[in-house]
Amino acid sequence: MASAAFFSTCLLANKNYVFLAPANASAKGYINNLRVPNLPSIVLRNERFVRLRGLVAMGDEGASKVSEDDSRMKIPHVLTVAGSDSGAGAGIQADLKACAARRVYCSTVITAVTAQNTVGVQGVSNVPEDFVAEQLKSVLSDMEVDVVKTGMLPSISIVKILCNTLREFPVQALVVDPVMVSTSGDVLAGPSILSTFREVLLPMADIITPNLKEASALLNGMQLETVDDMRSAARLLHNMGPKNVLVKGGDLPDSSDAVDILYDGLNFHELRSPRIRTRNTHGTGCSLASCIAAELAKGYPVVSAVKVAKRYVETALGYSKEIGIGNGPQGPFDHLLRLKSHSQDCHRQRPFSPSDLFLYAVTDSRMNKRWGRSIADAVKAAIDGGATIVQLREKDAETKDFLESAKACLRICRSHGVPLLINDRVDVAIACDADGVHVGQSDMPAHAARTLLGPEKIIGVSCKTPEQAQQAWVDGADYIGCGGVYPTNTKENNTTVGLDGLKTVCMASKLPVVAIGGIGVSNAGAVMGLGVPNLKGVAVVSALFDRESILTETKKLHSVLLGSNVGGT
Ligand SMILES: Nc1ncnc2c1ncn2[C@@H]1O[C@H](COP(=O)(O)OP(=O)(O)O)[C@@H](O)[C@H]1O
Ligand SMILES: Cc1ncc(COP(=O)(O)O)c(N)n1
Ligand SMILES: [Mg+2]
Repeated sequence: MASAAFFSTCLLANKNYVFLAPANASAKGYINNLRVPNLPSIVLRNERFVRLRGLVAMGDEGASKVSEDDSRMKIPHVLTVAGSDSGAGAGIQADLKACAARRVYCSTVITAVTAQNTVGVQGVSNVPEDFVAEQLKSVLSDMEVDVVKTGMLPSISIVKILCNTLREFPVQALVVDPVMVSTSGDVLAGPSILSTFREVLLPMADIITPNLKEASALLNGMQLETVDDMRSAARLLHNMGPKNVLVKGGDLPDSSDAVDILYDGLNFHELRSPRIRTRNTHGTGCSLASCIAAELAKGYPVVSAVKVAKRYVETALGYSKEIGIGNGPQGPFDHLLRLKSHSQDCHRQRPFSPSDLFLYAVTDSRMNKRWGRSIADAVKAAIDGGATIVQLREKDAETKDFLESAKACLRICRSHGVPLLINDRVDVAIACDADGVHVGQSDMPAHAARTLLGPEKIIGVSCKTPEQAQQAWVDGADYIGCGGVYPTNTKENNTTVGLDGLKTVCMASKLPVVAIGGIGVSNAGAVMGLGVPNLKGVAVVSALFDRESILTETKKLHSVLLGSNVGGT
């Protein structure tokens, strides 16, 4: 068993970590046998040492943890060693975006800066070798890199520096994308690099990902025109030392599928996906390799990593089919699947203002059914009558129907500049790109909804107490709904807070408040008459939607509210 003295000596090196060297079986066994509650992950690195995080004091009494290190969470980390693409479709920029999309941290060592766009590469400036070495050391000596991914390596010395540095700072896996020529035909690493690739870099790689041209160049110009040729190439490249070879067939002629061949020295995997018809394929290779690295960093085996990466590229290409960036033949794609909604919508979501809560219309599917109206017709009438915000509260609709209705309502709301919120169903709100959600105390917590929806969406929370109002604020909500103010049939078993309860919550709330529950034309004046500054309006269900004419009732309520000095101003 390891002694207390042994650990103490190790602690001198770094007070946040314990280094045990060498990591032989007994050291591993010792760690596994330690009974430390909530022991953070133990990272095994090569065979050289075991890094054990969170443990500090070792003694005869046992082990205790360092408090400052307790909260640290290991994040999967890819280091990309590649060239910068000013057009940001390939290279370092693609790697950063692909890793972000795959939820992995990505650090960068830049080997060259290219002046590049969708037409081609207009210029290349290599980063001085010493400075590539300096970047490598900066990252690897400090950060816990799991996987290194290489792209453009423009000189023999840079390849050698990289390989030597990796011997000094070993990582879990090395992914090599042997970039040589851009899709536009411009040279990024000349043929003189080939022998260094073959002799020094490839033998260290866990996986290499050449495209057809690169595979051919590494194999002295071998012709690659069929899937069988790709298999032969994969086998020959495997003989050069990498543990796995992925020959990519994005440029395979006359193929209706995008076919890649993965070979691990024993088995071939033929990976096929539909070929997406698009000009936006600039950077597919870089993104594929980065995604493979990201999945390996998470701990997945090579075959799963490659399958996920291929599916990722396929999805991103499909999503980005028609986006138009640049005027050249090869455009970039949208790695994060987020660019389209903004540019396509003629009526964008506008920022939330507390005054939107003035006349808040909440739909109810049963009432609409009773009066034989569609949700969209009901919403249109409420907006025409003066509703300033709409919430769809469809408790018993089928999801598919609900989504279709929500899309129809969103079109109406957007064209009138009225925000549309979805009650409870964050998934439906995301699917139709609604303006936000309203959640109750037993629905998804506001902080979780915020994470899913992003910073610009509106989140409202139902609150009955000052404590709940405080929590809503902490959770990142935009407003609270307080009630029921009066008894109502819309919500069963709902306790009433009354005007006093409403006032108490309003006084305590840091967020604007809308009052809800049994409010209509007859009592809206009394509610707003409370005169508390952050009470901004009333939310109404039956008084609008359980009536013959939604338009007439909304107009009436609107004029009552106008006469009641809303917001205490
Ligand atoms: N039009 C496309 N549709 C679907 N997948 C594609 C398409 N073009 C390339 N791919 C895929 O993108 C990845 C990168 O391949 P490729 O374009 O051949 O590499 P590179 O960008 O290095 O030339 C591969 O998995 C390939 O199958
Ligand atoms: C800096 C840099 N690195 C790599 C590529 C290859 O990408 P692609 O083959 O998709 O053009 C590139 N064009 N630029
Ligand atoms: Mg490509």
